[in-house]
Amino acid sequence: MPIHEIRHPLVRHKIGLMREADISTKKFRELTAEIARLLAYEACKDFPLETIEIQGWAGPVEIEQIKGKKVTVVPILRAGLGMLDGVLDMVPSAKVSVVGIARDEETLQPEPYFEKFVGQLGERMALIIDPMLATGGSMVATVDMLKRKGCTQVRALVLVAAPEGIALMNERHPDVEIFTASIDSHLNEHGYIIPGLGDAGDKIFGTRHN
Ligand SMILES: O=P(O)(O)OC[C@H]1O[C@H](OP(=O)(O)OP(=O)(O)O)[C@H](O)[C@@H]1O
Ligand SMILES: O=c1cc[nH]c(=O)[nH]1
Ligand SMILES: [Mg+2]
Repeated sequence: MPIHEIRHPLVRHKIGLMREADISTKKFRELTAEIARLLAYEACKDFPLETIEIQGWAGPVEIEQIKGKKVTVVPILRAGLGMLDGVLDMVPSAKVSVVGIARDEETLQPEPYFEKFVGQLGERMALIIDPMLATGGSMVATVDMLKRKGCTQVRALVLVAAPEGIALMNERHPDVEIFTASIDSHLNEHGYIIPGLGDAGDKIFGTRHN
């Protein structure tokens, strides 16, 4: 499974800013959206193009356009919503499917509570978005759901990925390419990524983690 850690200086800089302990909700949201745009840019870099002719200012001109690529963006509630606007800035005609999964804080197992998929998933590339790939359980569960609905092309965009989550995805869904701003060190005893960002959902929504 290819894992793409985006080493671009803008991405390195922005993910570094997100690690500040007392970052404001506003700043965390803004940086989440900015990095989401850059990850989407990378994740779409091999989309096929076709040449068409249009009327330009000086007469007919050949231009390139993306060749009929159908995309559904799939935010994993809640935290994935923080990346949605940024990704849609880059892929404005994409449809949006939504998956709700809450990780049980004791067992760290994913607990799905909602799903709403757009039609004809077999014809679309799914771009799953979630800031954190920790144990990988939530991402694996989301890919399981998409594949059950007939989706065959899946990519995942995460701000930070832990080696443990990458390994689980590699085992369960080796066909899914992952685009991340950072592969971090490890998970702590509570399943949080170190150094990580803390609780991304709480930071985006302004709730407090106990
Ligand atoms: O890789 P995993 O071990 O499954 O953990 C990662 C998941 O945990 C977080 O969501 P959380 O369940 O806290 O829900 P939230 O987005 O509502 O805060 C995060 O946004 C991922 O979805
Ligand atoms: O580090 C982590 C792990 C799971 N969920 C988060 O929000 N952060
Ligand atoms: Mg959370």
